[in-house]
Amino acid sequence: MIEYRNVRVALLGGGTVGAQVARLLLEHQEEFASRVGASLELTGIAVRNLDSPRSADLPKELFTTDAESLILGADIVIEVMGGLEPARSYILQAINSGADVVTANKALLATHGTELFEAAERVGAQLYFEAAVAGAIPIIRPLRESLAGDRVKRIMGIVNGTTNYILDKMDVEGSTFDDALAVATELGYAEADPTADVDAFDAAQKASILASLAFHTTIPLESVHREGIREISGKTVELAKKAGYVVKLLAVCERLTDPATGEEGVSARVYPALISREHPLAAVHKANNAVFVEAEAAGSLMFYGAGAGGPETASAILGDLVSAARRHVIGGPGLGASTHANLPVLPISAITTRYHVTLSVFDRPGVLASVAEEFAKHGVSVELVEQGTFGSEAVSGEAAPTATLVIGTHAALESDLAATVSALAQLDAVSSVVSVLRVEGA
Ligand SMILES: NC(=O)C1=CN([C@@H]2O[C@H](COP(=O)(O)OP(=O)(O)OC[C@H]3O[C@@H](n4cnc5c(N)ncnc54)[C@H](O)[C@@H]3O)[C@@H](O)[C@H]2O)C=CC1
Ligand SMILES: N[C@@H](CC=O)C(=O)O
Ligand code: NA
Repeated sequence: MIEYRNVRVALLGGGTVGAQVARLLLEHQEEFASRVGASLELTGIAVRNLDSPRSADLPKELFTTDAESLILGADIVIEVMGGLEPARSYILQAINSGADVVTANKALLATHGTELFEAAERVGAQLYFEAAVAGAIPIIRPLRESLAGDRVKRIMGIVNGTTNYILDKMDVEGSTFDDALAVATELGYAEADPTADVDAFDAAQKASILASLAFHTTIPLESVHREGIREISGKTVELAKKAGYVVKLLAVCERLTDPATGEEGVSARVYPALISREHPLAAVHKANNAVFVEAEAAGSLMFYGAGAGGPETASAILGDLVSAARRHVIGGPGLGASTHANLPVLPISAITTRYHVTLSVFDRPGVLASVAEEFAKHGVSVELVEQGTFGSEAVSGEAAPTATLVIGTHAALESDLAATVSALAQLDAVSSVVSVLRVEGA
């Protein structure tokens, strides 16, 4: 048998992802050793509670609550604890003690990424984070390396497994939002606090990471426009289905021309949007993710697979671990990234897309004309008008008949659409603005 020298690996976190990283690392020790040219020795697993149940049968003696001592002796530190602190301090400690770091922590990277990357650069350490965006799907490495010679124009993706699971269950099975969220949590897809998923904080963190890498700039988390899926009712999903669409939480990152200045900028945003049922993203079911990348020379590329889950996310972590360990054995600069472009991040009002505006209107003559006039007045071109279900609403104590009107627009500037919607809400003929959804994908 070949004798390899050891690379010492400390694991911070033994939960959904950490337990699977440890299991796979121990199960495939020989294979890892031959791939790396050195044995990967798991020196310990730092956890908060030694007695918590685990999803894998792991040697008890590996567990510790003393993360700091574990980090001190490590060549590579894997951080799968989650949260900002103490994860940030532990990663800084690891970097400053000369270790390379592998992390799945998108919340931390989107919030303190600049500080961590600068610290790593100062000491020549590497920070790997393939698991932080779209779980098992290789997307960070393609952006950092494979597409480093191209110019990315646009990224559109489903990057949160929990919300895709919820919306898919509502669409396919007619499940309620709450039931679907409970199952997603049970399956280990959701964050410790599922608000992070439902209110799209998680997707916004991923959009910030993707856009920064794709456009070689820094996109602060605060400048990512964010709308979650709480407002998406069973009725909205059903209406979308009847009209040939599916509702998906999308992350869209693109290069744009600022309509105000004519200068180049970028936009990063996350919102529930309508996608045609013919579009490949409509076929992304359960907790799967998919990321479309449009690049100047490469054209359109699609990355698809499991976006969450213990073993799936562990796969991305272990890929990074092999890269880090090889660098440790052979040396070399590791993965590169550049953030020199310094592009302005444009507000949501600067984007151009299509829209579906659903109105509840009083069923009387002239309604259509007055609604159409507001769109025309604000320079928004209407593509289709559909009259939906009928109902009634109390007006001055009397029941007045109402109808649902769905207006689909051609591509329009968001600021024009917003002005149109404000004006529509003031019309006597309009009982209420039921929903405004963006339509993405050709
Ligand atoms: N679950 C998933 O499908 C995915 C998770 N991630 C990310 O991976 C990371 C871990 O996620 P999960 O495994 O789902 O979380 P989890 O909550 O199941 O596990 C967290 C682990 O870290 C330990 N821990 C937390 N704080 C600690 C502290 N102060 N000291 C010592 N140990 C501590 C806990 O004891 C537990 O073992 C998070 O950053 C998450 O965003 C990324 C992609 C997918
Ligand atoms: N909670 C996240 C886990 C992976 O990043 C998700 O649902 O996608
Ligand atoms: Na990934």
